[in-house]
Amino acid sequence: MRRDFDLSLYFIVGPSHVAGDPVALVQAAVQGGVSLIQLRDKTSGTRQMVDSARRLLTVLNGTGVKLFINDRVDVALACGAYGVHLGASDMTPEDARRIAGDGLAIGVTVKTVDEVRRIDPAIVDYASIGGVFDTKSKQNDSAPLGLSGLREMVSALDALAPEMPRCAIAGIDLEKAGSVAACGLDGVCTISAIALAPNAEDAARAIRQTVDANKRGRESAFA
Ligand SMILES: Cc1ncc(COP(=O)(O)OP(=O)(O)O)c(N)n1
Ligand SMILES: Cc1nc(C(=O)O)sc1CCOP(=O)(O)O
Ligand SMILES: [Mg+2]
Repeated sequence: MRRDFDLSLYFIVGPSHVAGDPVALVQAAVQGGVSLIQLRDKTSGTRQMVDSARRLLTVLNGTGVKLFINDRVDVALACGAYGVHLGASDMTPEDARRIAGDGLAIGVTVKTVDEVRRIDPAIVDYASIGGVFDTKSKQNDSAPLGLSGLREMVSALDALAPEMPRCAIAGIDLEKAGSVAACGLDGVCTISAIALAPNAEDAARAIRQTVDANKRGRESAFA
């Protein structure tokens, strides 16, 4: 298992979300408290994607913030990313593990309780529960889970693998981040709440503070 990563504030970047070079944005976001980065690129060629990932790794060097690559096991391995993120239409986690061995952490999207129950905790390193709310960053075909649906998914995950790191995604902004994290998560994932903010560093700092005050494992801090 490769689980030396921090889901507290997971920020996704890519050409569909950020106009131009994401390096300055990523630096500001990390300065503000982003703990994990994902490169999500549905449009570039493979070589361009590997180059972009390598640039992000250079920026992240020495920060402790790890890089995941969306969809592409080959790109993640080629650039030396920490992990890969896989959804229902991507390579299965089992196939990704066969290819990558222990060389990649594997994160998955889960949208239903059945999908949660099908996770193999010996293969998967984190679960991302989505889509919690409406999002403008991607077309989501399923209805939003809302907080009650999110809680059901977290309960299913707790029954399967209580130690499994978990975050949630879709429409999570500063206003919602605290109540989302308080559903029993290790963190939240966002695009627009940071990428479209007037000041990415300030936005990341504010979201990180509210996540840290509400996320799983914080209960004992107030006991
Ligand atoms: C952290 C995180 N959670 C969910 C997703 C969505 O992945 P997927 O369902 O494969 O959809 P695409 O992002 O590939 O369109 C994600 N990328 N990251
Ligand atoms: C990449 C992605 N996956 C989702 C899912 O529900 O699976 S929602 C999403 C985009 C999230 O962007 P924002 O924070 O701007 O809503
Ligand atoms: Mg995918």
